Amino acid sequence: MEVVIATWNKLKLEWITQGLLQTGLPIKSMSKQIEDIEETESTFRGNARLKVECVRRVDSESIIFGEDSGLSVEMLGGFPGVKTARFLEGTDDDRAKKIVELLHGVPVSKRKAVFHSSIVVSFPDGTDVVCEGSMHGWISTDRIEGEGYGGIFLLSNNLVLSEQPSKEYTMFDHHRQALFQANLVMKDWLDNQ
Ligand SMILES: O=c1[nH]c(=O)c2ncn([C@@H]3O[C@H](COP(=O)(O)OP(=O)(O)OP(=O)(O)O)[C@@H](O)[C@H]3O)c2[nH]1
Repeated sequence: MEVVIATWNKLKLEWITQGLLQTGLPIKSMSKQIEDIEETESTFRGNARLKVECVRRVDSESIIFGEDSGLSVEMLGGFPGVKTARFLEGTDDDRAKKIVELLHGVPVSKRKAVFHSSIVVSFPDGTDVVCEGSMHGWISTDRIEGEGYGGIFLLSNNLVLSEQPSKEYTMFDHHRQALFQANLVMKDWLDNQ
């Protein structure tokens, strides 16, 4: 049994691979025939499912992982949400800068935001499970240049993600929670084979 990760994002492939090492299963990225998958759904889990379905069409044997994540800002009605990676042309740094501009003049107490991660794990018997995690914080008034969303997302120790003492902290909670559940779900499924 192999695990295929439905992403072209190298960083995502890396953290999911790391998080699944304990399964002992071989982990690969998706086949070269699959082009970039358009994220047309309005929810993280919907988009994660789209990624999985795209790979399932060409692979009926593997366990397939699809993940979608993003940042939702309360004051902006949940924006950018599923559009976090692409609501404006450019880099995550450009988009993070835009978010700070949109919140100009709003006090920190009203700048609540949440990172969300949804993983869909699809098994070759046709079943699938959604695993999710979230990390709450605030959008800072200043920005650390070059750090993307990590340079504007303030945690309760008053440091943004990119300033956290442990580097591991930067891509952590929401992803880690979702992966933790995914590991449990996979273990259950494999134990029942
Ligand atoms: O600095 C950050 N720290 C984090 O902890 C974090 N969690 C999510 N994100 C951002 O959310 C979007 C995901 O987009 P996304 O899931 O659509 O991925 P993607 O389009 O790159 O890959 P794919 O899986 O679709 O191929 C991207 O802009 C990520 O940078 C984070 N940024």
